[in-house]
Amino acid sequence: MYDSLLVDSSKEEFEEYFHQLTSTGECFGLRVADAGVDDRGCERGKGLFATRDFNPGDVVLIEPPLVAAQHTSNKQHAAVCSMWQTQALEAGSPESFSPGFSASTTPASVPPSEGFPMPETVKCSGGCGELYCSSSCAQAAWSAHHCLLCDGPRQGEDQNLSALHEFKSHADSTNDIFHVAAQVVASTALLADKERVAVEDEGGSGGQWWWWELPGDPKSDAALLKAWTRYRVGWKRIWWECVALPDDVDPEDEPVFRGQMQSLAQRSLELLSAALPQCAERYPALFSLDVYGSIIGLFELNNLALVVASPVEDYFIHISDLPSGPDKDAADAVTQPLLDALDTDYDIPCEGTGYYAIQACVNHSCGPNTHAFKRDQDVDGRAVLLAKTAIAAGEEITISYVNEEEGLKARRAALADYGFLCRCERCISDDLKRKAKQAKLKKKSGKKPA
Ligand SMILES: C[S@@+](CC[C@H](N)C(=O)[O-])C[C@H]1O[C@@H](n2cnc3c(N)ncnc32)[C@H](O)[C@@H]1O
Repeated sequence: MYDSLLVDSSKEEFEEYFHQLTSTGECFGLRVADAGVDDRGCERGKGLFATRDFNPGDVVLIEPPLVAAQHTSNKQHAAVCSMWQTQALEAGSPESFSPGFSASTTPASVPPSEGFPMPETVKCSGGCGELYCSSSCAQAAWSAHHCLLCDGPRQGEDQNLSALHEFKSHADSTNDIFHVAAQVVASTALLADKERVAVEDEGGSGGQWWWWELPGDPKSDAALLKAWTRYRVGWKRIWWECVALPDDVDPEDEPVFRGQMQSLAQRSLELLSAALPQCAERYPALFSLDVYGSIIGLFELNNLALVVASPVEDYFIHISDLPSGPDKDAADAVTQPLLDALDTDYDIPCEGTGYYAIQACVNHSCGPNTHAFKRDQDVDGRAVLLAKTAIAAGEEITISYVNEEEGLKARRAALADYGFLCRCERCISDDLKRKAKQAKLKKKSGKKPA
């Protein structure tokens, strides 16, 4: 069964899946289709295409993530910084804030902050301490995957709490991509349960389905396959096989390097399986090492960095943009010492990573026609693609996976992890220039050009 989870989707399957997504999302004028081959005949997989014209600056795509997580290091840093930032704003005086700040300190209000209420954070109802930007966000995460991954006192019956703690601290100390991989596993298991109940209901059983007595039975397999569609249609390879060998690893040590990655994933999966024993029993294929490796590989090849600006920064920018005059002077007198004390921590954004189904279909170009860019109003975790140039109906939508400012060599090195050689117009032209330069140098030195 686990082989079926590793098979790439057929053209019909991905077209049907993405047709539904692109016709119900916030954007229109998009289609996912086969992107054909490059000038050397190499397959480019699927791609995103415009079905209408876009002007420069238009929003081409706005899409919520299927799964996403804040980086562990940023979570810890941002937690401290946001506490300091909030203390600074509440206390209005740099002397009065410190990690030991007490609520009894009399807060003096900062001017004029009425237009900048701090976003209300909502705590996970399971009591694990996870914070969300709204109750709808908390509820959505709970029903999608967090009801299985919450390690607070109010977790459900499906978890082994100590193994869950161990899984989380292993991910924190090794690679926080395992947190997102766990979201994929948990959400797929929950979706498969729903599919299974729906099938049973259609059969007239009234939902009387005792799945825990039927590990890996054909109905569970069929439900799992259906639930897996959203990840089967994603471009993926097994993590320890697809990652490019880093420059500092001797090619002779490649098998050891890949073996270490595999062992790391295996340990993470063992902990996750122990943490969710009933799911692992019900859907053994979902908990197989190659499937887990392909989930992590999916992230390597498709993930989008997620940055949500600090609302505290907006406040400081607002003060700095006030027109000159007594109001601005009074505000600056309060905020400048706070800014000095916060130093570079004043604008720490929330940073993480997310997987977006449609955005993940966008192929790379070193001269792309869109870029991922959040406008002032985009203050949540959705991906936003804006048109950089005019895009005509029928044209392929592209973004740059790497820093476009770099030269050909650096761009190629950065793209190595994605496993393809870019043959966009710019790369072809840069490559011709490079070859002409090499030939000139060889001619000068008397050698025949290669
Ligand atoms: C984020 S996915 C893009 C969608 C992908 N083509 C698919 O079939 O789902 C990234 C992968 O697409 C392929 N790809 C992206 N841009 C490409 C390009 N310019 N030329 C060839 N392959 C490309 C590479 O295999 C890369 O690892």
